[in-house]
Amino acid sequence: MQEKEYRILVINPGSTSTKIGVFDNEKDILEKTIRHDADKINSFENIIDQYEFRKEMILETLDEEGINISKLSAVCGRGGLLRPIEGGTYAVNEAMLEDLRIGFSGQHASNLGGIIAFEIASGLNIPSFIVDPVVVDELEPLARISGFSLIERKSIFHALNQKAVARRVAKQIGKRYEELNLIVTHMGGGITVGVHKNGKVIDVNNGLTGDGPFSPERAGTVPAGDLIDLCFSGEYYRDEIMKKLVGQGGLVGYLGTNDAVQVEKMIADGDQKAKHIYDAMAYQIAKEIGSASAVLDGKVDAIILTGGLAYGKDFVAEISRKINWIADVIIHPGENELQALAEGALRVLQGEEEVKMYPGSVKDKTIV
Ligand SMILES: Nc1ncnc2c1ncn2[C@@H]1O[C@H](COP(=O)(O)OP(=O)(O)O)[C@@H](O)[C@H]1O
Ligand SMILES: CCCC(=O)OP(=O)(O)O
Repeated sequence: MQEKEYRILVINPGSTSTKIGVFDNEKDILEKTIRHDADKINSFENIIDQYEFRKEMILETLDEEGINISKLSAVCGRGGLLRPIEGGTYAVNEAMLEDLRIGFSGQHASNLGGIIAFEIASGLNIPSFIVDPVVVDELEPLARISGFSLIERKSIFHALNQKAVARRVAKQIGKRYEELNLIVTHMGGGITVGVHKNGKVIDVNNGLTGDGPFSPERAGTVPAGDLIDLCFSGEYYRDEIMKKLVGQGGLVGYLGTNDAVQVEKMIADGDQKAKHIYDAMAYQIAKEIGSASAVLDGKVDAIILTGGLAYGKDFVAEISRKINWIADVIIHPGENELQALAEGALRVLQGEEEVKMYPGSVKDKTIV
């Protein structure tokens, strides 16, 4: 019997771009990256205010590409800053929408993934899902200790791509993901370095407002005492400081752009400051990978470098030079997020996996 074909629209809002794809079962018939200028993105007060802008761009792009949305079977979005949950495919429900709208665990473009998926799907009377959201939490107890008893470390990272790329690499080297110790470094608008031990991400930097290397648009770890002094200097409102850390931090703060391609052009044109800052970003990433290798007692099967920045040959070479004594370095430029979203939705549509229901209710703040 012929397998039923599902046409799935997938939506991946990132901090510097919105990526969309249309899949007939596993086969991609469209993949498109819409890049957003840092000034445009920073002109919105809150993430939720970008809803119309991003949704319209998606619908316009689908129209231009000749995709008739009435033929879709499901819509799947990248999951955002919900409550910490296990990995898997979740149906978008009311509790999830409320948490995405308020940004239960913080503000990030991925909060729009589930919301836009739901809006498009409900107009067509088809289901909407999210897969492996950025709050997937598999941290070991030791990794949760921050050193400051009032604050616990959190797992906020590129869970979808880290897991998808780790699985792909495991296949390439002929092993199961669950058998390997991997360090997966996603380098996009945010940068996260995940310690994957036997199929679980047991430690990772919180790539949003937490810690780790600075990135195209985020500050990463900053000296805590100096930050507190700045917060109480009377010069800034809370939201201004937050924006300086996320959105206007990292490359944007130093060089005025979140676009690494532009930074590479500045360097090629002899801009010494751009070179210094770009080198510092590579240095901080290498340092984070070094500390991740200590979490695995040095027993690392491979280090994977992925995300948009992994297209930068000199950048990747500089990181690799510093860390290739630990283990083989595998470069996987870009990401597998669109494919991973489509496959997650498909597993549920084809009945291979049970859809998960998002727990929780915003009103009483309890998990049900
Ligand atoms: N060919 C390339 N060389 C170097 N950097 C690149 C290249 N293509 C994209 N990038 C950079 O990768 C970053 C975006 O990565 P991406 O994974 O797409 O981010 P996000 O999904 O967070 O928006 C940007 O700084 C972009 O300029
Ligand atoms: C919130 C962690 C995921 C992240 O940083 O994604 P982007 O790089 O797409 O902003």
